[in-house]
Amino acid sequence: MSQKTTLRQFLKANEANLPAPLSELDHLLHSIARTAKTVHAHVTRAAITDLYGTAGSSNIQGEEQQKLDVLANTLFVTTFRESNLVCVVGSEEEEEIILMDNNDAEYVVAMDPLDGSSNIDVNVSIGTIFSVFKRKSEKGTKPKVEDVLQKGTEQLIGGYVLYGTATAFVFTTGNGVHIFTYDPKGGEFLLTHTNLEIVKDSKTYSCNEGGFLGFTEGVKKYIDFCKEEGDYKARYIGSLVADFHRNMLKGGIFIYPSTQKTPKGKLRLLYECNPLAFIAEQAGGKAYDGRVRIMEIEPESLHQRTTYYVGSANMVDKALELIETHE
Ligand SMILES: O=P(O)(O)OC[C@H]1O[C@](O)(COP(=O)(O)O)[C@@H](O)[C@@H]1O
Ligand SMILES: [Mg+2]
Ligand SMILES: [Mg+2]
Repeated sequence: MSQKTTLRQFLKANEANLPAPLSELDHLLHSIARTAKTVHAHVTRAAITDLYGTAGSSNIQGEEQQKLDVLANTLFVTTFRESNLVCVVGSEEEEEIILMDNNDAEYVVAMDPLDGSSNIDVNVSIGTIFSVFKRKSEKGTKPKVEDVLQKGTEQLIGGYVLYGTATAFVFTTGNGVHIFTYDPKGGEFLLTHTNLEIVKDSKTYSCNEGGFLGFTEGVKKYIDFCKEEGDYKARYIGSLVADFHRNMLKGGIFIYPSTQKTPKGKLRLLYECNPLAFIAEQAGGKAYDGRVRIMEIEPESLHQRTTYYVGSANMVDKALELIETHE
């Protein structure tokens, strides 16, 4: 077995391409990787340690928080606070921005601490999704919500962790997409895929068709198109990070459109759609809200939702074409 590259070695070797000082990004990414190992440990033992089930509280989205939602949120917030690099965090699990008590810090994080919450108790892949920005407000002053409300094009890092059959740490700093797989034996994340490219075309579509009757005309046409082609496969895990990861590796399109229940879409722009859009684009894919490039959307609120069409470029183009024609 060839010697695999560690995260530290990879960052050092790519120092020239990093959007910020190596020492800072190395520290930040290792802090996220270390916390991902802790979440991995909790996830794999959750049935044993009574970490399945609800926490008895709801988040701003009105969703019942799972125990692991709350635990992952606490672990990552603590990590960012202790990193002394992050001044403010926006989290799915907290209504307001979370100040890190370090106004001299320069980085901003938006995160979905635990993605795929409905799959926690049934042992199906779940994840963590995050974006890293540079603050907009002046160093030394109290950060503001505007520091988190930044367009996807402003991201320094877009990343996720997938807690699946293996635990994978996937990110881009604007210089390709790279996957580090966790080796429980050595305790390290090791480079297993570099400069990932998503195929332009594929035959896999991923969408919760349970809401089909409430879909708009163009979306219905695209789903029908996939079915009429005859050899397309429908794949839907119900964890965004897992559906996205599969499509990144095998090609495909993930769609979360407007539905009667979620007229503006369900997924959150800042800490679900933007980080994955950055990764998709860096791998040669596309990410739109049905009309506008996701990373061009000007955020207005911390938990704003958007419709989402992401994945293989030609498949996203086809969906956009049918939406434009029929809506
Ligand atoms: O159950 P639905 O409506 O298909 O929604 C599933 C989607 O909701 C999510 O679970 C929302 O994310 P959270 O679990 O972080 O709230 C996505 O992971 C997934 O793609
Ligand atoms: Mg989520
Ligand atoms: Mg979540």
